[in-house]
Amino acid sequence: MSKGNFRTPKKANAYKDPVKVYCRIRPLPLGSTESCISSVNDTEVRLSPPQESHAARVNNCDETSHHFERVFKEDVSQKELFDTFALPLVEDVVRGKNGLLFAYGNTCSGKTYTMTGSSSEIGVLPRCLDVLFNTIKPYQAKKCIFTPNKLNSFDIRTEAEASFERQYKATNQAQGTPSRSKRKVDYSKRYHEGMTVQGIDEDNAYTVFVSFVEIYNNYIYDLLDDSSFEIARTLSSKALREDSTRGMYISNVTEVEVADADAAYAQLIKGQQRRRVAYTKLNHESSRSHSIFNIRLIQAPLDDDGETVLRDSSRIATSQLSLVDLAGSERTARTNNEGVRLKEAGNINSSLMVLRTCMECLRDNQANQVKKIVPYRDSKLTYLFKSYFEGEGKVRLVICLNPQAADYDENLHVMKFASITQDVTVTRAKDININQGLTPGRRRANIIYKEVVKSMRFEDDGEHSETPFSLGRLFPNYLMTAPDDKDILPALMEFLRERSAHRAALQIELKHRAEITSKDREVQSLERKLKNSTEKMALLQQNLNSLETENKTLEHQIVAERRAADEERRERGRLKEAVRGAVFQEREKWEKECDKRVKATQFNMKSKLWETDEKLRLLREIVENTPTKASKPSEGMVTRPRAHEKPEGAVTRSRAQEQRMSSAKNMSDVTNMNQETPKSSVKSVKGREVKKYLRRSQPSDIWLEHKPDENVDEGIIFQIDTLLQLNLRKKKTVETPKVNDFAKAQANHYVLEHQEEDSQGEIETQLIKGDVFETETGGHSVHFTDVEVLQKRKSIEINACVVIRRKRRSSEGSADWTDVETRCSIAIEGRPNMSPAISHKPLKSENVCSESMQKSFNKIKL
Ligand SMILES: Nc1ncnc2c1ncn2[C@@H]1O[C@H](COP(=O)(O)OP(=O)(O)OP(=O)(O)O)[C@@H](O)[C@H]1O
Repeated sequence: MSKGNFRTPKKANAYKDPVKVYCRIRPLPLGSTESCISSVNDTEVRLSPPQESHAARVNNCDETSHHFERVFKEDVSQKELFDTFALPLVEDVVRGKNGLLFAYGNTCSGKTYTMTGSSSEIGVLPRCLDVLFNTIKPYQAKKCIFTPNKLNSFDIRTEAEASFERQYKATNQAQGTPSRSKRKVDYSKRYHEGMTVQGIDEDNAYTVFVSFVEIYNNYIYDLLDDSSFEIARTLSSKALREDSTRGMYISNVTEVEVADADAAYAQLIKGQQRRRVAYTKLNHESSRSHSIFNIRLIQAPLDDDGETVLRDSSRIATSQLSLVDLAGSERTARTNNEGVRLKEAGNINSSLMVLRTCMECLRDNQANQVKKIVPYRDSKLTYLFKSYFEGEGKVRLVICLNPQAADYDENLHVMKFASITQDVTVTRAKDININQGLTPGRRRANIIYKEVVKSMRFEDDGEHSETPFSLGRLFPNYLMTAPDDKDILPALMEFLRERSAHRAALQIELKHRAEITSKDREVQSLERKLKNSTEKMALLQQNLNSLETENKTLEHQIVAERRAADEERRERGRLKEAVRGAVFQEREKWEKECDKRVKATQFNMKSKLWETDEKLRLLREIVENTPTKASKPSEGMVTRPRAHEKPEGAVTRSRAQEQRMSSAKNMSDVTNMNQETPKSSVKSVKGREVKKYLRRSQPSDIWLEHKPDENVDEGIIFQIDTLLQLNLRKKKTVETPKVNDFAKAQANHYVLEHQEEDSQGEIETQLIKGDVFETETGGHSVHFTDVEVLQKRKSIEINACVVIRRKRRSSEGSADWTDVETRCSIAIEGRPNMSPAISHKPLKSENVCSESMQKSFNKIKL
């Protein structure tokens, strides 16, 4: 973004200058004799109302005095005018500040004459251009370096881009149809202002762009747009926009880069020719529009070498001088305009009225410190001026007065407008500094350097030659009078020979220089390569150093990680060893425990077997009625385990068993046995076995039948009676023998009914019989004498279940209830059926014991 556009002032520390208003009185037009204006001094004019004026007739006005910054009389020259109020504006533009100069007055009051003038008496505008170009000429940038970016600012092209653009424009210009405006006009014959202004920054490069527009019927038209005027021939109005610095600008307006004052002047003339001018009663070349000629000076600092423009768009400074020729206010009563002219006049007057209103509003705001809205937008003219009145810069107004008496009333209005405007203030622009940080005097240093280099080249060429490669001294001025002139011909031949030799020497020299140049180039290229290689080496070395550092760091990391890994491995080993030790200890412990338990189990089993054997021996004694000696163990019989063989944990059980055994042998309280006739539903069971039994049974025998409860569990039919069919003559049946049952029944025999189901589901019924004896202490003891095994029956076939009702004495605890002895002592018989709800699964060891016992019983029977 370029600097120097319409910057918004900081109100706190901003200085303000009033709008300076100048007054120019034109000479009386031809045919007019009476003047209503007289200049009192350089700053005051007096207006005298003529008799016929409206003011005199209606308001009865007197003379009025009006003060200005400067009053220019009829005989003032264009130059004096320019020097007084326009030159300072040019100086400001060169220093990067904005300026506005506008001419205001009635029609035919000399506004256009003041601003533009004629070719002999050029106006303010061409003089501004002349002075500007005179000032910047030595510092002008090459064409096309700066380019508008359509956003009211500029960009910088490179030399190559600029060169390409120049060629492109030159080609287009050559191929295009020469337009009326492009026809060669010799502006060199016009008067040229030779002045320059001071204060230019020599270290900047400068370029001037000009644009020219008119505001006609409140529309903006581009007067330099060739495509509108000469190609399409349809004019399109332009829009007003606000840029980033809140400056107003005309969007897409044609901005022409001009190389010199004549080129700029040519654009002015071109625009003037396109401007709407018409004949009116008061002015045969009356401007029907407001015209605005913009001169934009672009400046940017040179680079460090002072040779080319620094490519930094932020350092571009743009300053603008707007020269405005307003259309003249006019009264229709005087002009007698009709139609288009009347409409034009209406628009002109209304826009001027808006301008006056804006000035009044601004003045009131500034005087009374209020913020009334200034109606800039009511007219394109005032909207465009907004940048100047709200921004920074200088505003100058030239009041043009036609002194003829007929213009008195209009002049009075103009005076009022001038009076209002000169009370308005505008913020003073600050100096720009776009060379900050750059060496001052770069351009001058570069010029001196170039001159020195040039002079050194000439010194190298030696004394013989005037120019680097001349053929020697100049051709002698021989004048031959005859073809065989003996004086001139030899001298000429000598000269030519000398010249030829010199040329040969020069050729050798040239060749030598070429060689030197090529060698120099080679050396330079080698030096460049060397420099590049050195830089690359330095870079590589740098990289190497950084890589080495990185490598060292990584090595350190690896060592640290290895250490950590070793430590972890050691720790894991330690843990492993600890776990292994713990496992080993645990295993040993469990092995010992298992051994102990196995031994205990074995001991228990041996004890059981011994008990069984012992019991069998007793039974055999009973059966055979021959007392046998306790114990020579036969084959397959178990010897009694010794106390020292007793393992830990087997003590309790073994003792309990022995106690039970003892209680079984010495049972003193056994009750009587009853016998009931069983209701047999299974005839095959009772048959032969019961008869055999009955044959052995004597009539005097009284039996105490010990059998478990019927219907121990619901749904189970207890049918032990039907199975046995004992048919005993006298019997008493008890479920659980009590102490006095034997005495009551006077039983001398005891029978225990027992049923057991084997793994094939067959039910085996056993009758364990014994004799009852009275003991000396008055009790009863039972000596078991026989175990009778009845035929096995399938439990399903007989459709009967034998339910075991376990009635243990509390003292028995968890004693092994499955052994026969125990059941005898606690009066249990039967064996559970298949029903899982009530089945009892004895320990494996118990099963083993039971089987072996069964074998023994079978043997006994046989
Ligand atoms: N100071 C002057 N000296 C000599 N001739 C002048 C002067 N001022 C104006 N004229 C002449 O008066 C005529 C009208 O002047 P000009 O066109 O400049 O008036 P204007 O104010 O621009 O009018 P409009 O507003 O209608 O365009 C021109 O022919 C011009 O040459």
